[in-house]
Amino acid sequence: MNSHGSSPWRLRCSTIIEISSAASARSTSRLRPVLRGSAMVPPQHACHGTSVRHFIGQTGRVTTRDESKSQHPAVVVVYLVRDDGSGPQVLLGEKRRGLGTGRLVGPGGKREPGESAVETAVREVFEEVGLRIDAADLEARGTLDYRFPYRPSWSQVSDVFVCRRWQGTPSGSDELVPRWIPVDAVPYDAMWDDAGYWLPGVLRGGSVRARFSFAEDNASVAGFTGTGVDGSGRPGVRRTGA
Ligand SMILES: Nc1[nH]c(=O)nc2c1ncn2[C@H]1C[C@H](O)[C@@H](COP(=O)(O)OP(=O)(O)OP(=O)(O)O)O1
Repeated sequence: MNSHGSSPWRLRCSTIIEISSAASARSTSRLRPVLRGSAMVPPQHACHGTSVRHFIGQTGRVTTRDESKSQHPAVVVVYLVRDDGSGPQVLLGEKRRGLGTGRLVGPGGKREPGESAVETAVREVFEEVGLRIDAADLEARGTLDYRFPYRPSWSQVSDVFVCRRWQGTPSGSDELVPRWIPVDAVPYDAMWDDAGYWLPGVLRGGSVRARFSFAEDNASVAGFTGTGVDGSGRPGVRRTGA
């Protein structure tokens, strides 16, 4: 449970989508749900891609995340969103060091011992982009579980926040070089591969609770399970706007 009182890790949808190869995952345009078991809740709007295999896990089961038992580091990510009259923009930046160096990411990072997700978000936003945010302005938008079976030390569990109010002007740091990017022009191919699956929905006002499993290349999504995943930011998928 985070400090906003949002519900903990809860897999309402137990659809598991496996992608047959990294190459096909990037190049395909439509996913076809295949039902195994008694019921499924497909990813909203259907995901896109042809060379994928879908199968259903434990349908209908509600799972609660017990943070004390997770062996993966807890991190947060914050998407600062503004609209200066020309349409919504999100603050993203190239990561300068650590996991994902060179990728376009939102400000965020690891929770320190005893720190809540919200406290980490406030601290990391200031450290990485120099903005002061109020904890009350953080909108909790769910949880992501990144699994790297071929590089377990990269696996993390991340709380996701959106924030629309802050004080200050974004500035670069030794961790991130931030810039405002129109929400409908986010270059998802410069981000972690999972972002194209769920970030468009979050930037449209939605939430995500999903687990992504990465392929042997430690870069491509091999499969996922959860809710709030529409795939509309994946390369080759038509954008429908913010
Ligand atoms: N697969 C993935 N998809 C994604 O969208 N963001 C990911 C990701 N894996 C990691 N991240 C993000 C989450 C978090 O904001 C950040 C964590 O990177 P690090 O562990 O290197 O933390 P930092 O570089 O911030 O280090 P600290 O300053 O020690 O917290 O990277």
